[in-house]
Amino acid sequence: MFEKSTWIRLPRNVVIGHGVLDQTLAAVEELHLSGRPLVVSSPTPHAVAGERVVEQFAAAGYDPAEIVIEEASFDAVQRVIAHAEEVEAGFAIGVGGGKAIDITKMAADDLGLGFVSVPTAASHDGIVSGRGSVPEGDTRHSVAAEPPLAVVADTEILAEAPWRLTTAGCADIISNYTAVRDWELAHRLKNVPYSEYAGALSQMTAEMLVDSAGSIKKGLEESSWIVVKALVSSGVAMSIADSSRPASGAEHLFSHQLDRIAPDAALHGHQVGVGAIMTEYLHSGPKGRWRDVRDALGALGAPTTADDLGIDHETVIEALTTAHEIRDRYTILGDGMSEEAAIEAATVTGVV
Ligand SMILES: NC(=O)C1=CN([C@@H]2O[C@H](COP(=O)(O)OP(=O)(O)OC[C@H]3O[C@@H](n4cnc5c(N)ncnc54)[C@H](OP(=O)(O)O)[C@@H]3O)[C@@H](O)[C@H]2O)C=CC1
Ligand SMILES: O=C(CO)COP(=O)(O)O
Ligand SMILES: [Zn+2]
Repeated sequence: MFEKSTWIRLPRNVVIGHGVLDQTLAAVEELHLSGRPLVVSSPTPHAVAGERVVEQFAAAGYDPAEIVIEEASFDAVQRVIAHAEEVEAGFAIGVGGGKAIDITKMAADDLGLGFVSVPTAASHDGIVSGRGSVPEGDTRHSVAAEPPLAVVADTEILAEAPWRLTTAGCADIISNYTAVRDWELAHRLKNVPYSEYAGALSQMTAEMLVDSAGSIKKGLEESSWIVVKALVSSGVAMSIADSSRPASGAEHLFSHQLDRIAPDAALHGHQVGVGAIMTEYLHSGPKGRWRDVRDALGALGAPTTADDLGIDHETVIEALTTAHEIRDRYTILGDGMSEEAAIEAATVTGVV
């Protein structure tokens, strides 16, 4: 008997372009959500877009509530849940970078509320995904969360954000190459479920971004357009897989470990990019394609070395040797790298 089934949750409205922040209300009204909107943001995104979203809904008679969170943590999720209950929110709008969007989608999931994603930076591919990523103690959870019903990505706002946020988004996409390799490996070695569609989409997204590198330049709004479309596509791959596997492998474990050892040293996307150079080396050896990964990152202006990240060499080696402990996700790191092997990988690839 045939017993397979799948349930793919994708956004209904994806609105991307110049000035589309002003269409947030229209994108939401199309969804037939009811009740009071709760606008969740972090400090800078609140100033650059959150206030405008609140004004838009207030002008339409919605009585919007708002909350500003400072960090990505389970405490912050709880604060948003408590506030949403207090103000009797009917749906949640996350305005910001990965931090604010993750917190909103996790709180919305807990409360059973609709979630709308309004990215203010093209810095990460959680814009569309139904996953939340939050550190806790020695580990980092990738948890199921409410996928967005709508995404409103205003390229004018994304283009005005600091350029390094856009190069971080590019690097988060380039890391899909190694993430998919790790996923395939885990499928072959550990029988981890693998989706050909999600794997192919994730890989194709990275290829298309690299092919467009010549058009991704500081000061060009079109760059934000190209990058955010790739971030959406990568998020869709995660939704198809119902896992962050298509976009998160050993290079992400390395970055999550850096977040623990050297908090706030560098952006998520930049860390996973540097991690991908080394994990590609581990997959394909000294003559393999790690140079292609490094060159693609370099062409887009993303960091390729520990010094570029502003992280000392010892910390990089420590993160590499302990990354496998972060969570139960089989990757090329297996049950861990020796210090000598980590130094070799980081040195040959020029990361340290
Ligand atoms: N769920 C998923 O599938 C995924 C989740 N992630 C998660 O997302 C996070 C990384 O996202 P990232 O966006 O790099 O991190 P943040 O949300 O911390 O944003 C990075 C910085 O950019 C600032 N910022 C955001 N928008 C603007 C703007 N328009 N102008 C000026 N500054 C701005 C933020 O300000 P402020 O400090 O005020 O917030 C913050 O200082 C990580 O926690 C990562 O784990 C990443 C990929 C996928
Ligand atoms: O960052 C992500 C995809 O780019 C998601 O990562 P995690 O599932 O490893 O938290
Ligand atoms: Zn990522």
